[in-house]
Amino acid sequence: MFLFPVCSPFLTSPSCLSVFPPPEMKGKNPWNTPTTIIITVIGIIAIVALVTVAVLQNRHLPQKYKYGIVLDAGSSHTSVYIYKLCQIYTVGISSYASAPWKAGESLRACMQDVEQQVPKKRHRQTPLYLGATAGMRLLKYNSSMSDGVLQAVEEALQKFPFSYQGARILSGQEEGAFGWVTVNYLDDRLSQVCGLETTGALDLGGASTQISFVSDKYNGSESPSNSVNFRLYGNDYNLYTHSFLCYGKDQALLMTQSVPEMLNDPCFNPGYTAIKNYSKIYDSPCLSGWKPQKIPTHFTHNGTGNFQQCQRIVKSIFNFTHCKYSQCSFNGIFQPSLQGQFGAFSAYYFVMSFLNLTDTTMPLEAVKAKLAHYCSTPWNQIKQQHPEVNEKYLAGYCFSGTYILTLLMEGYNFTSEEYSNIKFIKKIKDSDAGWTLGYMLNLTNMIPAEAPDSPLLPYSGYVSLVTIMAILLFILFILCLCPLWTRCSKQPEIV
Ligand SMILES: Nc1ccn([C@@H]2O[C@H](COP(=O)(O)OP(=O)(O)OP(=O)(O)O)[C@@H](O)[C@H]2O)c(=O)n1
Ligand SMILES: [Ca+2]
Repeated sequence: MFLFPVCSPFLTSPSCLSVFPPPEMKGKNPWNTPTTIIITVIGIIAIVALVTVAVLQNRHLPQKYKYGIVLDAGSSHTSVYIYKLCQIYTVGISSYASAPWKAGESLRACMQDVEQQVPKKRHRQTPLYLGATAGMRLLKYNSSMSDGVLQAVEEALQKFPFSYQGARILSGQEEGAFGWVTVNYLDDRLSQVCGLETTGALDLGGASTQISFVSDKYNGSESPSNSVNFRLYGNDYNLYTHSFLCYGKDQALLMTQSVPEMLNDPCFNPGYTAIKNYSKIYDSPCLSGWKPQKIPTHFTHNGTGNFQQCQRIVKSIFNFTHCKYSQCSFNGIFQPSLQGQFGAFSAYYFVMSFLNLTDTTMPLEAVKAKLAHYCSTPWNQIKQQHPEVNEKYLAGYCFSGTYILTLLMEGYNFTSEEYSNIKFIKKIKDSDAGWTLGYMLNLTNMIPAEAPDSPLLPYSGYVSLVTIMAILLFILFILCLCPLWTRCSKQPEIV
């Protein structure tokens, strides 16, 4: 007689169970003996465990973050981010200095759209922030009107049903550092794995531009104002960051147009002509003190489309010689040697993607040749080729492309080899690259300073363990039933 002892904690005592029915059960239906009931229970547990595992593995992880709303009040526009971009296509809030209430009004339509997008039951616990950048820094620098604009914006935003957390002007250092946090958070480089190289962040706006990266050779001592220390997930990061106010592309353009002979402009396509107001140029705080004594109110701005001449004019707004540190980028600002990969976003991306120059594996000479060809293309032909593009942007792409190459190669000293370390990006994993996500993560403490206590097993470990147990149980269930099944299927022997 062949006994198939099965010893298992699941089975009732004695701990071993013969799978053949005892003699007193002979001839009776084996399916309602205690043995089969226990084994059936085991089978049910196994099946439930398997189903549980299947559900666990497929369920969406709980939203590890809530909705959050950050308004990026830039110099040229305001964007509202709720993990989707709701762009307000008007001008930056700093443009409403003379009529601050319009600044609040300019946000209303988009915020109403946001109100529809965030589930109503989540409104109260959804934090709402407004961060203003270089446009408001310039306004604050130039006048006290920035307070009136922020107040008007505050009143407008407080009318919405979200958890309003305040409107403020970010420092250039914050804007650069939070852009770096966003890029590395989205790229999973801020994880517990120490020693993972981080990605530098290059942000080009309308009124300022930021560069932020970790350099092993930089400990912050040479220029403390360029040093930001983060402790994230138990790792310490000593970040180099600098924000160049007035070196966003719009302000840089104004600075080149202040150059005296700037009536015939090699940075604009041949045939381009426009009547412009000198006050728009000299009202900018970036050109305060540059205004010549006697100038007409208007000038005719003609394009001549010459890349090499444009490069010369663009270089004239940088100071590459003055440097009191061991090494500088430009205008006497310390910059350690570049290190690692860089993500270049905002206007870097807008411009280079329009010009079809986002492929940085292209040799730099080829990039320059393509740009020179674009700059020399007649304006009428450009407009015919791009009827869908706002002429305000379209007219500026020759300048902007030339400015970006000058800023990267001559300003930040990227060599032609290091140029391929730059990636022009708009999004990372479906989230826009920019300072807003990093800002909100910081304010909502979403990135812990210390690594979260690592569970005995990672989530997947628990799933695997339960899966294995479920499968073993199921096999046990089948094995235990087999002999019974065999016996049941055979006619009982009459002995
Ligand atoms: N589709 C677009 C959108 C914007 N731009 C240009 O890109 C710059 C805007 O970049 P952005 O980062 O949005 O600037 P702001 O945040 O408004 O400026 P800042 O960060 O300096 O405050 C502006 O010159 C704008 O003309 C562009 O060329 N194409
Ligand atoms: Ca910006």
